Amino acid sequence: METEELAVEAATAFPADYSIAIEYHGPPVPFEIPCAIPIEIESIPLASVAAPASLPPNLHLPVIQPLPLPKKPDEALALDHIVASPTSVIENHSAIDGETSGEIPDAPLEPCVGGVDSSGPVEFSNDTALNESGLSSDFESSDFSDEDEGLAHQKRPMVVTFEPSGSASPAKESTQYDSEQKIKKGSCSRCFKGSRFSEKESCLVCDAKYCSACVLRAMGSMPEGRKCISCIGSSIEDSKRERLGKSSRMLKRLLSALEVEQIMKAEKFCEANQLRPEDVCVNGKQLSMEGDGHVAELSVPTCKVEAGILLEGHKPHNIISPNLNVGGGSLMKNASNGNTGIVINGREITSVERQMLKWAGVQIAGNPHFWVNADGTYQEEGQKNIKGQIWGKPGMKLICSFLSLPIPSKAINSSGKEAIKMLDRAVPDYFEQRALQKLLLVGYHGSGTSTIFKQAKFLYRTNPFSEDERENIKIMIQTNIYRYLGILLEGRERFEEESLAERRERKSICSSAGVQESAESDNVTEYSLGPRLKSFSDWLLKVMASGNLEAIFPAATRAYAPVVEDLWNDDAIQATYRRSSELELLPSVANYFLERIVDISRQEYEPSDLDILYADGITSSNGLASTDFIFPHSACDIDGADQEETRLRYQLIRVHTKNLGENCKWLDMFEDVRLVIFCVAASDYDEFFEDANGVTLNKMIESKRLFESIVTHPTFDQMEFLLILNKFDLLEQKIDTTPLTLCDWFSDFKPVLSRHQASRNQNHGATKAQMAFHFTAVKFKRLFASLTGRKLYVAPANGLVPYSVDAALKYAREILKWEEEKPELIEYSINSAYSTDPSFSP
Ligand SMILES: Nc1nc2c(ncn2[C@@H]2O[C@H](COP(=O)(O)OP(=O)(O)OP(=O)(O)O)[C@@H](O)[C@H]2O)c(=O)[nH]1
Ligand SMILES: [Mg+2]
Repeated sequence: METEELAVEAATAFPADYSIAIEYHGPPVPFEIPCAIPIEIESIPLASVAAPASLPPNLHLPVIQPLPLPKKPDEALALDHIVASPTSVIENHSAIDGETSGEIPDAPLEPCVGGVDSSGPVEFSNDTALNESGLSSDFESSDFSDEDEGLAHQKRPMVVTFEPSGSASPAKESTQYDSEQKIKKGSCSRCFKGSRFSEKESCLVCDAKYCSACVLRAMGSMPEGRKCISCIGSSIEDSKRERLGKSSRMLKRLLSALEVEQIMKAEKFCEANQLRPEDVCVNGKQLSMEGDGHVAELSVPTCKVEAGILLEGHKPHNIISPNLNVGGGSLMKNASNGNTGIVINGREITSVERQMLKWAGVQIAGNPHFWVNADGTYQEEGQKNIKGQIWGKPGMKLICSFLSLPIPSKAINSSGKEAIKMLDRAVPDYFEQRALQKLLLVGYHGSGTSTIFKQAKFLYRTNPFSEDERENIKIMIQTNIYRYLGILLEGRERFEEESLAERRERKSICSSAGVQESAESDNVTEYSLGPRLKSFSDWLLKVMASGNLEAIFPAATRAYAPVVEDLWNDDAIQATYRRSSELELLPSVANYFLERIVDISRQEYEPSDLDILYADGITSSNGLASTDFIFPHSACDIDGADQEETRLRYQLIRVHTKNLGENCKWLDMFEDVRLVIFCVAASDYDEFFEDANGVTLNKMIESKRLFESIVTHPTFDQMEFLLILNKFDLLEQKIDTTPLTLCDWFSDFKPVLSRHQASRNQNHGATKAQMAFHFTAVKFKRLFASLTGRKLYVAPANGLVPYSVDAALKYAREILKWEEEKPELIEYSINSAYSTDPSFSP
C-alpha cells in the first residue's frame, strides 16, 4: 500500500497513518487446557513449569516439584516446592517424602534424585536471597497434612483433572467439594483456614484464594504470575486485568524484591495473560492471529493499553509506526468522542489535544482538517504544502507529557526501523512500561507550590537542575534582585518624604514656639540619595512602573552592577533596609538575596542550591513544570519491606493557577492524575491585597475560593485530595501577635490555652500555632466533606525544609497505596454484609 493511501485509510489518533483505535471486548474467559504443562504427567519437565522462556535463566525462584501421579483420574494434581540450596544443581527431582507423609521438610532442602524425567538440569546460582526471603520459614510455619493436601485442589471452583489418556480437562465440581460447603466461607482454598478477613492471594484465572502459608505451594514459581499451578497457560479472568503486575503485600513479604519483580514482569507480559486478538478491534476490525503476527507487538496486557495506541473514546495513548500493518479501514470520526470540530487524520480531536495544538503554535481558527505525517509535519486536507512540525517547538515534549499525549518516537521513519525494533523486543523494559503515578500540585499565588516542587527535585533527583535550567534560574534571580531593589527604592522615597514631613512639622512647632531652628538642610534626610544614585533610582522605578523590568534585566546587569554596589553600600539604602519589615511588597525571601546583592548582580554569579530553592518563581514553559522521580528506599520508610512500592515512578506536575484559565477550565487536561495536592500557606490568614477593582481581599479566603473551584471541578470527581498546609514556620512567628480571627472565615477560633501553653512551652500540650494549624485543617476538611462527601487528607509543611516536604510527599504516596488496596477492603466489607459467618461482627 502506498504511503498516501495509508494516510487516508489507516486513520486514528494523531497521525492517522500510524495510529489505531483499539476497542476492547471484555470476554468471558474460557477455560483452556494449560498448554505449558505437558500432558504426560509422570514426566513433567521441571523447566517448563518453573522457568518460562521469557524469564532469565538464572532466576531465583521457588522451584516446583511434582508429587507422584494421583492414582485416580479425578484426584487433583498436587505440586509443591522445594527450595534450592545456594549454587545447587537440581536434576531429576522426586517427590519430597516429607511432603506426602505430612512431615515438614527441613529447609533448605537438598536436591532430590529420581522419580521425574527431567528435561535436563536446571541450574540455580546463588540462591541465598531465596532462602532468606522467608520461604524456608514459611515451610516451617506451614501446617499441612495429607488431608489438607488432598482437599486443597478439590475445594477450588475450577479443578484440572488428568484423565488416563493423559489429557487434561476442566473438571466438574467434585462431589467432595459440595460436601465441603460447610467449610468456612472465605477460608484458604488449600488449608481451609482463616476467614475472609485474613490476608489472601487469589488466582488470576480461577479466583481460588490462598493464605500466606499455602500460596507458594499452590502457585509454585509463578511463571505467569499469580495463578494456581493447574491454571498456568489459561487466560486470566477479565476483571483481574487491572491487577496485573501490581504485587500484593503478601508476596512482597514472602519473596525477595527481585523475585517479586520478575514474577510481576512475567505476569504482565507473558503471552497467556495478554488480551486475545479476537478481543481487540482495530479501527472497527477484529484482530486475528493470522498473517504477520502483529498482535504480539500490540501486547495489550491491561485495560489501559500500554504499548497500544488509543482506546476508543479516549485521547491518543501512543503513536505507533506507520509501517505496522494492523488495523485496516479508516478511523471513525468519533473515535475519541472529540467535540472540537478540528479533525486530524479523519478523527475529531479532544479539547486536550486542541490545547496542545494551540501551544504548538498550530493555527486552529475555523476548525481546520489536518493530515499529520509520521515525522510530525502537518498539512491541511486537500493541500500539498507542509504547514509546520507539531512537535518541533521547544517544550512540546514536556507539554505532551503533562497532557499525557504521545509524541512520535524518533525512530519512526519510513524505513520501518521502529517496527523492526519493536519486533526485536522480547519483554519491554519493565521500568519503562510502568505507569507513572501523577500528582498534580496546585495552590493559590504565593502558597509555596514552586518551592515544594523544587524541593522534590532536590530530594529525589540526582541531577535536579540541568545547566540550562540553572542558567534560567540565574537570570530569574538577577531580575528579581532588581525588583527587590526597586521595592527598597520606593520605600526609601516614602521614608524620605515621611522624614521631611516630620521635619516640616517640627519646624513649624519650633517657629510657633519661638525656638531656634536646627541647622539641618531643608531637603536632606538620612534617606536621601546623592544625585547619581538618585537618577539611577528614578530610572529604575520608571522601568518597574512601565512593566519592562524583565526586558531590561538581567541583560543590563553587567552595566549596572557597579551602581548596584554603590547603591547597596549607601547609607540611605541601608537605613531603608533596616526598616524592610515595613515594606509590605518586599517578600520575606528578598532579604536573603539583598544581603548578597553585590555578588548576585555580577555576571559570573552561579546560583547555589539554596539560591535556587529560595528563588521566587520558576522558569518553565507556560507555567507548567513536571518532574519524575522514584522515592529512594530508606530504613525509616513506613513499611520497610515495601521495596517495590518505593520504586514506583511518580510525576509531580506543578501548574500555576494563572494557567488554569477562567473557572479552571484547563483542569480537564489533568484527568489522569492520581492525586491532587492543594497547597495553602497557613500564614495567609492575615494577608490582604487589592484586586483590580480596588477591593481588599484576604489571601486565605481567596485560597479557599480556589480550593472550592478545583475540588468541585468535574475532572476531579472522586479524586483524592491532599491539602498541604505550608509555611508553618511563618504561622508560628505571627500567631502570638496577629490573631487568627483576622480572617473572617476563622472568626470562631477560640483556643483554650493553659498558662504553660500561653508561654509556648511545647512540652505542655499544643502550642497556639499548632491549634491554629489544626483549626485551619478542620475548616478545610469540613469544606471538602460538604462539597464532596469525602475525606480530605492534610499534611503540615515548611517548604524550605527538605525533610518536611519529604514527609508530605511520602504521605501522598501512602494515600495512593491505600487507594489501591481499598477495593480489596471494600470487597471484604461487601462480602461480609451477606456473611452468615457467625465469627463476623461488623
Ligand atoms: N518561611 C517560609 N517561606 C516559604 C515557605 N514556602 C515557600 N516560602 C517562600 O514563599 C515565597 C512564595 O513561594 P513560592 O513557592 O514561590 O509560591 P508559589 O505557590 O509558587 O507562588 P507563585 O509563584 O506566586 O504562584 C517564596 O519566597 C518562598 O521562598 C515556607 O514553608 N516557609
Ligand atoms: Mg512561585
